[in-house]
Amino acid sequence: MIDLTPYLRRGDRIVFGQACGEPVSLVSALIEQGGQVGDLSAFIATSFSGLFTLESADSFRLSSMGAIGALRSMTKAGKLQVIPVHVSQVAPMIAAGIIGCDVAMIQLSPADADGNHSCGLIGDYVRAAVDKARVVIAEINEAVPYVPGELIPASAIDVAIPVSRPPVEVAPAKIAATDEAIARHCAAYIGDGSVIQTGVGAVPDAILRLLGDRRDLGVHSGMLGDGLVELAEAGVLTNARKEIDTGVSINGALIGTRRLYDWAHNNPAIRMCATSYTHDAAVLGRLSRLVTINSALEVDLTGQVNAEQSGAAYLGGTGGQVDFVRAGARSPGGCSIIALSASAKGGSLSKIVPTLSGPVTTARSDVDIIVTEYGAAELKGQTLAERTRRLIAIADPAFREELERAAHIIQQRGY
Ligand SMILES: CC(=O)SCCNC(=O)CCNC(=O)[C@H](O)C(C)(C)COP(=O)(O)OP(=O)(O)OC[C@H]1O[C@@H](n2cnc3c(N)ncnc32)[C@H](O)[C@@H]1OP(=O)(O)O
Repeated sequence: MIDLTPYLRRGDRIVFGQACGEPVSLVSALIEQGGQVGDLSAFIATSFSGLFTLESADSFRLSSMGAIGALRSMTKAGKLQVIPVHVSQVAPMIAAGIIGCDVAMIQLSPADADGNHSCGLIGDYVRAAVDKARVVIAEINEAVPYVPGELIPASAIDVAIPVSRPPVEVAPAKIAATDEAIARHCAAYIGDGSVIQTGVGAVPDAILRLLGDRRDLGVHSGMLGDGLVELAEAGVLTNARKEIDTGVSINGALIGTRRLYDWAHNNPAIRMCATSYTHDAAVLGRLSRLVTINSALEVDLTGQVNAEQSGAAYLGGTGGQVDFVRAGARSPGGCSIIALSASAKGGSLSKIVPTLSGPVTTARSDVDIIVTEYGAAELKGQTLAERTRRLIAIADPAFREELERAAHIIQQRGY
C-alpha cells in the first residue's frame, strides 16, 4: 500500500474523484493512514466503492453534495456533512476555494503517446481539483479506459501510482413493473432527434429499452450507464441532429460495467467532459429537443420537488437536477421530466404530498412535467389549482381521496 503521509499536512482538505472514477487504492490508503496525519477533511460527490463506512469516517471528516450510493448510511449516522450545491457549481467552488482542495486524489487511464492521461470514468470536477491542489496524487490504472475528452497531462501530476485492478462497477438495476410503466410515460416525450439527459438506474434503463425504434437520438448527460451501449450499437444513438458536438455523446461520468468501459475505450463517438460543459446553462442552451429526466423523493400539490430529504433523513441530493430541469424546459422542442413512483415504502407512503417533508430542490416556477406510473402531469404554465388537479390524477389511487381533502383545505386557506 502506498505511503501517503510524506505528501500530506495536518489539516489538509482532500478532493477525491467520484463514482466509478473513485481512486480506490488512494482512498483505502487514506483510511489507513489519515489518523497519523490528523485533522484531515475530504470531499467526494458520490461513492459506490463500499470503502466509506462508519469506521472509515474516523480517519478524516467527509463531506459530499448528497447521500448517494454508500454515503447514505454515513449521513444517517452523522458521519458525513452535506453541502447543498448544484453539480454545475461544484467545480467553480473548488476553483474559488469554497470547497477546499489542498490535495487531489484521482484515478486516470494510462497516458497516450503525448503523455496525456484520460480522466477515464469521471470528468466532472477532476480538472478543477487538479488545477487547485498543492499536491496531485493520481492512481494510473491500466484497467481504466482511455475515453476521449478531458485529459490531464503527466506534468500536472505530482505523485503517479501505477495500479492494475478493475475500477468500481455498478451493475444495471433490476427493472420492476412500476419502472416500466414510468418509462412508458417518459418515452412518449422522446422522439426522433431528441437529445437525452438522464441518470443511471432502473427507470433510465427501462426508458432506453423503449427507444429502439427512434432515429438519430443524441445524448448530453452528466452520466451514462450500460443502457446506452445497446442504443449505440443498434444505430439509434447517432447524435446526428445535435447543433453542437454532432456525432458525439457528451457525458461527465461512466457508471456501469466493463461492457460500458470497453465500449468507451478510444471511442470517438463519446466525449468525457467537465461539469463546466455537461451542466453549463450556455452550452445546454444551444441544444434543441433536449429531454431531461431526473428523479425525486416527493412532489407537492403545486409542483415543488424534493430530491434530498425525507423529514430529517438525508436520502438523495441536489445533483444536476436544477441545471437540467431549467435547460430542458427552455430547449426548443424539449422538455424536462421529473420521474418518480407514486408511492414509497411498499405503497404505504404517497410521494405526491400536500406539503414536502424536506427542502425544495426544484422550484414550482421551474418545474415542467411530473411522471409517475399513472401518467404525466404537464405543469409548466398551469395555475396552482390546475397543477393540483393534474398531480392528484397521477398519484397512487389509494391516496387520491386524502389528497383531494388536503387540496380542498389548501385551496380554502390560499396556496
Ligand atoms: C456522477 C454525478 O453526476 S453526481 C450526481 C448524482 N445525482 C444526484 O445527486 C441526483 C439526486 N437524486 C437522487 O439522489 C435520487 O434520484 C433520489 C434519491 C431522488 C431518488 O432515488 P431512487 O433510488 O430513484 O428512489 P427510490 O424511489 O428507489 O428510493 C430510494 C430510497 O428512498 C426511499 N424513499 C423514496 N421516496 C421516499 C419518500 N417520499 N419518503 C420516504 N422515503 C422515500 C425509498 O424507500 C428508498 O429507500 P430504501 O433504499 O431504503 O429502499
